Amino acid sequence: MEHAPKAIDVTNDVEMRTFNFFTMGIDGHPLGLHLDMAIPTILNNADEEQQKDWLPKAANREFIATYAQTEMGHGTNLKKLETTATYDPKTQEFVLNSPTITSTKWWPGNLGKSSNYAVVMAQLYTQGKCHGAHPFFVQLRDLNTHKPLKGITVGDIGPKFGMNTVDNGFLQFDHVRTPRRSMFMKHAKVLPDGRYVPPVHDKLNYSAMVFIRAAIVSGMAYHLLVTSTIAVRYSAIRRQGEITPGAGEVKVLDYQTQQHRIFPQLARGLAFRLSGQYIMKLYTQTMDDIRNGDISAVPDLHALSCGLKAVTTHHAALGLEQCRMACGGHGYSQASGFPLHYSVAVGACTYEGENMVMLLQTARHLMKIAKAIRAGQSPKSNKIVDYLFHKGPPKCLIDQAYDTNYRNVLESFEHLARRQTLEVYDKLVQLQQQGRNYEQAWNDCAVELCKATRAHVRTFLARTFVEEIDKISDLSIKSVLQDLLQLYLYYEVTECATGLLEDGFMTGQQHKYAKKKIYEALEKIRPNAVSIVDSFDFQDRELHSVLGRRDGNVYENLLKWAQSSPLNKTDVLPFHHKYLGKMMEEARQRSKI
Ligand SMILES: CCCCCCCCCCCC(=O)SCCNC(=O)CCNC(=O)[C@H](O)C(C)(C)COP(=O)(O)OP(=O)(O)OC[C@H]1O[C@@H](n2cnc3c(N)ncnc32)[C@H](O)[C@@H]1OP(=O)(O)O
Ligand SMILES: Cc1cc2nc3c(=O)[nH]c(=O)nc-3n(C[C@H](O)[C@H](O)[C@H](O)COP(=O)(O)OP(=O)(O)OC[C@H]3O[C@@H](n4cnc5c(N)ncnc54)[C@H](O)[C@@H]3O)c2cc1C
Repeated sequence: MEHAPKAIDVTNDVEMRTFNFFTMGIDGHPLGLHLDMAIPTILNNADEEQQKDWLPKAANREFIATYAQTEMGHGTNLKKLETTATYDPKTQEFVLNSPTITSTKWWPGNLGKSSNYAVVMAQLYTQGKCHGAHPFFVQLRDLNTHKPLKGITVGDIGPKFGMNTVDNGFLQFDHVRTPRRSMFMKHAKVLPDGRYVPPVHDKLNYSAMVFIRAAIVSGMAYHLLVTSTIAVRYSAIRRQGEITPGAGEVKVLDYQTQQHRIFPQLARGLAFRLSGQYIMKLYTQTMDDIRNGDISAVPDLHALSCGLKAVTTHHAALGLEQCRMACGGHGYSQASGFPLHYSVAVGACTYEGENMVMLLQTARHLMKIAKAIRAGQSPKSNKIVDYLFHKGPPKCLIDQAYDTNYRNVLESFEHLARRQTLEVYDKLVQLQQQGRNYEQAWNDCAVELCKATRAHVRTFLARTFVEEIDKISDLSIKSVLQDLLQLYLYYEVTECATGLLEDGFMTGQQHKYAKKKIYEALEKIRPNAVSIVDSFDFQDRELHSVLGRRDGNVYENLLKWAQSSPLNKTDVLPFHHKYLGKMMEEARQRSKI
């Protein structure tokens, strides 16, 4: 194994790994939703008395709860969830019911066999009126026998694309009664006589989803850094082919194509890690603000968490696949760990808000800003969006001799986000002026709205990366991270080049310049690549990969891994004589006739 001069303490990500390992493990485990969604829901949606009752038991694992919101018929459109919770003032209870097959709760993690409680999202009816989806804390199974309670049908939904150690389940209620106080009462309330008290913000019930969306950003960083580690280490031991004839086979990591495949994933993993820290801080701060009655940051948090979740999960899915493909045939083996990591990471493109829907949620926020800009309003000193109000340089300057802190590159991203945001806003207005209603106009602009969101999120990720690297004082570490930053920024320039070239902002020459900077960065990163991934200090058991072993003994352990397969317990498998042997014997007999 090659070793560069120094290990690099790239990220102090113990808390991230602990979070991931204990909440998700690699492919999840029975307490995943309990820790990731049920406890955050209790923390943010239960009133004081309920927290006193439920939180210690939840933290102490006296029960296991999941988050049961999605139904067979609806996952995105929460307004149309069909499970009902109807208040009966006579008994001061809610009656939970699944009126249709499509109202069956479907997908909640650990619902099938592990959980005995659930946060259940149901349409709240009281005094004959529906008040929308609200969360209820409902017992599903007997705490001793673990049998489903009366009126409850629950089970596992069967094998999935991945995460098959998680018992995603289904759940039906047949007029199940639950006490009034099983409704989470921090924000909205139903009084004993049935009167409904609305929350200060009607989306505070959605806070558990916001938490996971924020957490997913760091989670995607984790998956990208793990799989880049596997790919870099394997590429540093795998020799295949020659660059200089006769000079002997090279490490495949020396091929520029290999570097161009893997190193941007490493850089993106770092970028996502840094933005993941930011959004989690914003989430925590906003939850504290809400506790103090200030809900002003809720829209910003929602918009940024939706956009970051959609962009980072999509790029992680693409990046994991690149790392797998970079490892050739052994990358296709379960021994590589890629199938496991990929099938977990790619689920995040869907769960916690399907990516297209999330991009469009952020776009709603951007359209409000575009309206304010068009109305000549000034920015509200909000670092995430203020750049949209500013006029940037009329032309791209990325190839200027000196670009302090990548200001010119960031301005290019800002230019694209500003242009796409304002152009799609203008189109929305124009379509409505031509007679379309807002919803139809929105749908007719949806693809461009998603592009504007991606451009805005790219700007945020890039600016955060630049700002965080700038804060590093250790020059030896800083110089290595700046190589990754350079790669990240110019790689992103080439990724959004069509948008930058479309209005003549960037020239073809400047696009060539960006590519040159990418190749330059690849060369600079190559000698440090193994040291960078070693500095993440992932344990072999976390990587789940023979290819990514820290000791680099891939081949011996690949054979050991294969030999340990149950198929190799005996030389001749029982089915052989029964089927193949018999078939060949008959074929030989026939050929003798
Ligand atoms: C690695 C770690 C792994 C961690 C391990 C994780 C394991 C797996 C866990 C998976 C768990 C799940 O999947 S749990 C289930 C996840 N399900 C989802 O995420 C459902 C996605 N759908 C939704 O969130 C909602 O339906 C929306 C946001 C799409 C639409 O909501 P809606 O109620 O219809 O609202 P809508 O009319 O669109 O918008 C009304 C206004 O509300 C605002 N709004 C909407 N939502 C929010 C919100 N959360 N917070 C603030 N504001 C909000 C909008 O900006 C808008 O403002 P304005 O523009 O009007 O001003
Ligand atoms: C691994 C996994 C774990 C999960 N865990 C949980 C859990 O623990 N608890 C829970 O409650 N749920 C869970 N879910 C469910 C998950 O949250 C939903 O699958 C997700 O919200 C998407 O909803 P859906 O499946 O109904 O897809 P749909 O909403 O039907 O979406 C299908 C397609 O239609 C598009 N679409 C839908 N609405 C719109 C729109 N308004 N505009 C544009 N396009 C739209 C979507 O983009 C998508 O392409 C899990 C799902 C998975 C895969």
